[in-house]
Amino acid sequence: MTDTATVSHSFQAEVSELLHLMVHSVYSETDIFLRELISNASDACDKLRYEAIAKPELIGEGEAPQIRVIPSKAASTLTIADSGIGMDRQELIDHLGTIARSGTKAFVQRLSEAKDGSGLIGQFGVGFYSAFMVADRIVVISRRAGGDEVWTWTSSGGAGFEVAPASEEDAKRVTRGTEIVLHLKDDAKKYLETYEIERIVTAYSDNIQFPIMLVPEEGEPRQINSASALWQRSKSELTPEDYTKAYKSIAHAFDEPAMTLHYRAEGRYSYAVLLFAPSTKPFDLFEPARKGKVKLYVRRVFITDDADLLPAYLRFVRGVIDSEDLPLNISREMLQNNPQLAQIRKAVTTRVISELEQLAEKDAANFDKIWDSFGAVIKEGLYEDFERRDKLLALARFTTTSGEKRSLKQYVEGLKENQTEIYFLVGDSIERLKSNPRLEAAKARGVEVLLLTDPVDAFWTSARLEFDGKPLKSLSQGDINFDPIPLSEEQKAEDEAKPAADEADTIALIKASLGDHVTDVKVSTRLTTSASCLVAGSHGPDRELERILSQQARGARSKPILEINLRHPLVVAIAKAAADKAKVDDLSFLLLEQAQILDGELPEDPAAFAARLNRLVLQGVAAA
Ligand SMILES: Nc1ncnc2c1ncn2[C@@H]1O[C@H](COP(=O)(O)OP(=O)(O)OP(=O)(O)O)[C@@H](O)[C@H]1O
Repeated sequence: MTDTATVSHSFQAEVSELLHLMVHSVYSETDIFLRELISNASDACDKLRYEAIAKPELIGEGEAPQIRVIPSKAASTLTIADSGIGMDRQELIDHLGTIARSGTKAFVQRLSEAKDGSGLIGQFGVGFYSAFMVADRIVVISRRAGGDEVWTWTSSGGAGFEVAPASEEDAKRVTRGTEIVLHLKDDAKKYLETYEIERIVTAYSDNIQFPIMLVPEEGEPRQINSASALWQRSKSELTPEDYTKAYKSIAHAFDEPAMTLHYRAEGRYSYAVLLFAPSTKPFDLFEPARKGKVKLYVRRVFITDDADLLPAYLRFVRGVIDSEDLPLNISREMLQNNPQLAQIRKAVTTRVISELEQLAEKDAANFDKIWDSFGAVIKEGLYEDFERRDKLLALARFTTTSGEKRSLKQYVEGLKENQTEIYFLVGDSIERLKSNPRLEAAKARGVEVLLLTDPVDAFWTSARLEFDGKPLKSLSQGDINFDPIPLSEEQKAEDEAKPAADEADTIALIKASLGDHVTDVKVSTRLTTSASCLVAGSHGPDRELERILSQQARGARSKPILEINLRHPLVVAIAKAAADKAKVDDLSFLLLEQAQILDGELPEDPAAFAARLNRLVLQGVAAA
């Protein structure tokens, strides 16, 4: 039985907040609402076509899926109607009352802080709700394909919406799909002009595969998009503008693509590929699901955008892969284990990476845009994609002590005499890394060091990696020996001018004081100005990785090795105070504790540290 009452519903809190922002801020690009509604209509047609493969009666004798845009100056309404899949009552409530995507809260927050949110809206795809930028009342009438009931959803923004059975007249007219009726605000009446509608459709929605019919108040309906699958056309007939338009329409994007890859694979399997790398970062890049969005089509019928057509570390790539050979009725579940799809995935991944390599060589400006936005994601491939690790390492760009956007190829070209390893340091920020004492020996020799600050860096660097036969080595690990690399002349002179403490005696003193607070005490070849630093054993994990893991409570930390600088006055003072056990203890612990602080950690016993510091400072003041 059909429920005849009108029922009021509240929007999810984020939706209300979003609508409030839409209504009260002035976005410069209100045009996007039409693109969003047309793209939803197109998705609905795609879904119908897909469901109709198994149930042809869903389309039956009815009209082929299409989209109509109907302006009415008399009623001040603009209607976007589609003969797609439609929504039943529950779907209207669920889909047009919430935003299902994670990260919505953070997005709304950013939107409220942004001056012009339209770029953000595009990144997140608020979709349907963008219609409230131009309409103060929206009525949605929908019939789910194959369904008997027709429902109406109405809202004036604000806190909620109402759902009621459609009037008899509406139910008769809407035989399948959805009509979205926008009651336009006074300042949005321009969208009733047919030339405005055509302008927007040509700019943003020309690539929609279904016919978009403009139904003017007078005269015959006419199709206003080309409705061709652009990826099926040959490269030679397409201009860069065609590609940019296709990108914007396929990826719902506002930026320009930084890379476009269009080709057709023929052979065992045939398929067309049209992929883009965006030039800006989308909002949900670091969502835990790490889902890609490349769309799978089979002979021009959309199947799914959930087929993981590329590895997760390429999830920023957008576009379409259209297969000629897969069965149309392939279920989404079957896609998981389909060997043909696995082949396609492998071949396309290889192709995307070689395209990135070429871009890096030929068009550094665009490559840099991709690396700036997605480098941290691509680096996930360094530990996930063993097979392509070398290629990805070669693609990677780093901030180093010598400059920015440095490749390992450039690094290797600048190796110092006797340098056989590639050095890096992992940490939170470039500034902190630059003042890290572990850099001192490298600096003193002019050796370049990669400064790695992306969270993912601690992970990929934990594998044993090589580039061009040179192992990558963390400066926070134990077995670094800089001795064979000559010091710069100034550093040599400076070092020789300083007195050094006796090695064996000093180490014995400090070891006796620190006991099992450290696994060992060693003389450092990496320090020139600081007194001490902590390093991991040569086979232990990088200290930064250990820190991250212990924060996540995934294992206790191992005791570090303390490295000391024999030429530092504090170390010299320990040697001199050999007879005064209390003083040697204080100074030795201070060496350990200041190294911990330089690593961004707390001393093991902060109260003891403060007491020790006060004692030493007071002694110093008294002696002065
Ligand atoms: N014309 C329509 N026909 C059928 N379902 C629709 C239609 N418009 C919207 N929907 C449903 O409402 C949901 C929410 O739409 P909305 O535009 O807010 O987000 P979306 O389309 O899922 O996301 P995005 O805009 O980022 O692609 C859609 O996922 C779809 O299920």
